[in-house]
Amino acid sequence: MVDRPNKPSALAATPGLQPQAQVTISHGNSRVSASLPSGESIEILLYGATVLSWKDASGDEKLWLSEGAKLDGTKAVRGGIPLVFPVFGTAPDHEATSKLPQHGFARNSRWEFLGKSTSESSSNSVKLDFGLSSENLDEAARQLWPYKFGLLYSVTLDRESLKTALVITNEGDVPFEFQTLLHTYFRIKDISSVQIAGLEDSPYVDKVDAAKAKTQSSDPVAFSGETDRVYTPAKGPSHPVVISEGGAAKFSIVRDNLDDVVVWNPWIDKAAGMGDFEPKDGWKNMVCAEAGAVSSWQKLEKGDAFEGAQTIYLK
Ligand SMILES: O=P(O)(O)OC[C@H]1O[C@@H](O)[C@H](O)[C@@H](O)[C@@H]1O
Repeated sequence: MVDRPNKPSALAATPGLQPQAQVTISHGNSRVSASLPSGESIEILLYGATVLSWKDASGDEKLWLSEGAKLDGTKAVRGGIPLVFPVFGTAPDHEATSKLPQHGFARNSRWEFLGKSTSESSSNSVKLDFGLSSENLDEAARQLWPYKFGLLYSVTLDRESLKTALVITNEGDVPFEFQTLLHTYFRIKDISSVQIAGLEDSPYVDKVDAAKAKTQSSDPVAFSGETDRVYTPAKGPSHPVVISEGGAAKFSIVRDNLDDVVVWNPWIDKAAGMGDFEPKDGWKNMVCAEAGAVSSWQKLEKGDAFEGAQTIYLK
């Protein structure tokens, strides 16, 4: 082969043309992934619009995903970021949602991929949009919760952060009430050296102690057993909730219009009882810090919309 001394330089180096984020649809149209030119990446399963993976430029995974998670649409995903809507847990006393399964139907429904957008000024960011509306639900789910709604879920990957934002619209003629939550499973090395700051002096409901109302001390949250608490942080959504390990901050979560933070680790026995939780000692390597609006009900009048978001910064 003849070597050309003046061969054209690669397109990526052409002035004015920055390399762009790559978006790929795979697994028989069931997953969408995106990667930045610098190497960061995310992967989303259309079932539940569940973020399965978030990696930094070196390929280091930030989310915990159970090795036993069902990714075939037969069960909500155990790990990543499942989306809770329109009920947190179950609500036997809230008539409109009392028949719904635990954490509602959004995490068990197939969403549509609506497309990507990139910021013109930067190749360092990509936003993927997903949609779910009453029309997408199967008949059984529509019977259980007969309201007309639209959900728009946007997942934005930057070099140093991941933002997940949900817009909920009432597209029907009658008001409805809902709860919602971004159920993020963070990957950590050892739960015994993890602390969560930003919840100091805040009221919480302790779900492992008869749902008693308690107040966090002025110390960060540390873990020595099953933990399942619904905090309403005293300093409000814009004050960061920081997950640190061995004294070093790893993740900082800033919320927008989501007043609550659920902190969950199942520990030994609960993990053993979950068929899709693998490996069984995986509870050591995960902690859920879940931004949401769950301690009360949000009411949406006809035509109104609610927007809530979290941005997770790598530290
Ligand atoms: O097993 P699921 O339905 O995914 O729920 C997991 C956990 O989700 C948390 O948000 C709840 O506070 C816990 O009570 C619950 O156990």
